Amino acid sequence: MKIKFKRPPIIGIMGHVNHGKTSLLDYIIKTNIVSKEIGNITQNINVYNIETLIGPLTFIDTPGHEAFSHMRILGVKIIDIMLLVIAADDGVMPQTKEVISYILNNKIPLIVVINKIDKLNINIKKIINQLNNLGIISDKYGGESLFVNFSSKTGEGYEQLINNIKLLTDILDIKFEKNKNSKGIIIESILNKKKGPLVIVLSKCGILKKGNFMITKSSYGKVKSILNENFKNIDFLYPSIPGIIQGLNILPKSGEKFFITSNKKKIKKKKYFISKKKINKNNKLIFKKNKSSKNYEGKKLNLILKSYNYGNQKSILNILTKFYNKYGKIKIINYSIGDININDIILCKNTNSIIIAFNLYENKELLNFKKKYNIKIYYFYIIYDILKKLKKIMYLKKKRNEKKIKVLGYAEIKKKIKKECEIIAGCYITKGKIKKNSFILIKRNDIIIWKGYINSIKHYGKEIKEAKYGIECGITFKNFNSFYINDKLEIFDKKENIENIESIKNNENI
Ligand SMILES: Nc1nc2c(ncn2[C@@H]2O[C@H](COP(=O)(O)OP(=O)(O)OP(=O)(O)O)[C@@H](O)[C@H]2O)c(=O)[nH]1
Repeated sequence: MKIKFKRPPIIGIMGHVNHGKTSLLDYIIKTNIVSKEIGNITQNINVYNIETLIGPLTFIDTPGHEAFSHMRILGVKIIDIMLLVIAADDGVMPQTKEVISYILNNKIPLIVVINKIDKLNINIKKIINQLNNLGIISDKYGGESLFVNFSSKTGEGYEQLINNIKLLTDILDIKFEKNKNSKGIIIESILNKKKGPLVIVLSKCGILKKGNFMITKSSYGKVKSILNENFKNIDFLYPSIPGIIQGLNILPKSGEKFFITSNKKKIKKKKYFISKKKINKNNKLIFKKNKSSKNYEGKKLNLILKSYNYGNQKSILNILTKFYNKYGKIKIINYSIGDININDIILCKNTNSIIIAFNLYENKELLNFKKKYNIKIYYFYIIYDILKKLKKIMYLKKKRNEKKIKVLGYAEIKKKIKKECEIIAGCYITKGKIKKNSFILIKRNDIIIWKGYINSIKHYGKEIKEAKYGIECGITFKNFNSFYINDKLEIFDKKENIENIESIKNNENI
């Protein structure tokens, strides 16, 4: 006889943006004397296992913005019960409808939580009618869905909500068999510098054990270690409890299913197919040699995205691919998971890109390279801050292009000559020309080290008004002589350009 054991129900909280999903979860957390600390990792991926009066419950909180639909779809794959949160003062909205389609298509047991009932001017009946029209009918009217009126501000309706969760858990008989192999989904995947691919998993059946052989759609490996939600090493992971697994060969995508097998044939077959496939993009360091992109000077902004985990990456890509404004478009040159590395810097340099790093710490080891190549790296922790920054960068870039600053010529310092009380730069004009009233930028390793006017141009000791391409001449600068051999000169023509040149410098330091 198969012996079954209880496991906590996995409860998804979904709904339209700002309808109060997180507030509802916060209320449940603060109301329950949580017998154990809530792990950091679960907070990061928004999976919480909470001890409540009716026993342990596992919640998955998903963002409500349209860009996060992949996270909602991922949640749908694993949840036992759905809490559909609808704000009483807003009613059924686009993402409410999206969630309803998942519920109906997947026949997910549902509790509708009409939230914010403490607010004035609300019309609950209207929401019930809207839901009726979409096929969500209350059990009171012969349907299958439970309804709760709730306020995370006052706590009204909380008891009924908990009772409804208990009712559904009992009806659904949420259990698992100990002796079956573990099976579930990858909730999140992270590339760790030292440990390699790490995945956060959640299962509904079997017990996952250290040493098990795990297979996902795109990866495989022996489970080397299991960490619980408080980052403590454990030997077994029970169903409905999130855990972190180390041991997969490459980084799978979040949402991929995993299963455990000891069948040698299956393992061999999987290894064969994966080795035939192209290696996962997220693990591959792309190094495009000398491929320079002209788009930067045009209307497109070249961008390299580095994210902490797959979920972050997918959300940002979703938003960026739709991002367009009057200042131009974004071209995503490459995207990958994990810290910024030297290949990212080289790719950035070769493609004239900027790097957007999300939920990552600054890699101090790369500071020298960053400086050397004059790379722009922007760190973010809130997705919408990325858009704000990109808008600003693109606006300034457009302004810079509009100003059409004309470069008169280029020169290179070949010698440093000391003569009486003067220090003269022995220069070779590599392109265009230099004039007596020219404005100069001196660059070292692509970084502007000085800007200003020249004092004099001399050719064989004689002062001249201008020097053209191919000429060697001696130049002195106004109040500056700390130049080095190999420093480069960018030469500009008119006085009125100074303001524009200043704006180039400022933009370079956005
Ligand atoms: N008056 C009132 N305000 C509420 C209630 N629940 C949430 N709010 C407010 O509604 C706003 C949105 O709440 P969140 O819990 O962040 O909403 P969310 O659905 O998690 O939002 P996303 O994660 O961005 O989709 C916040 O300002 C909350 O304080 C409620 O029951 N009553």
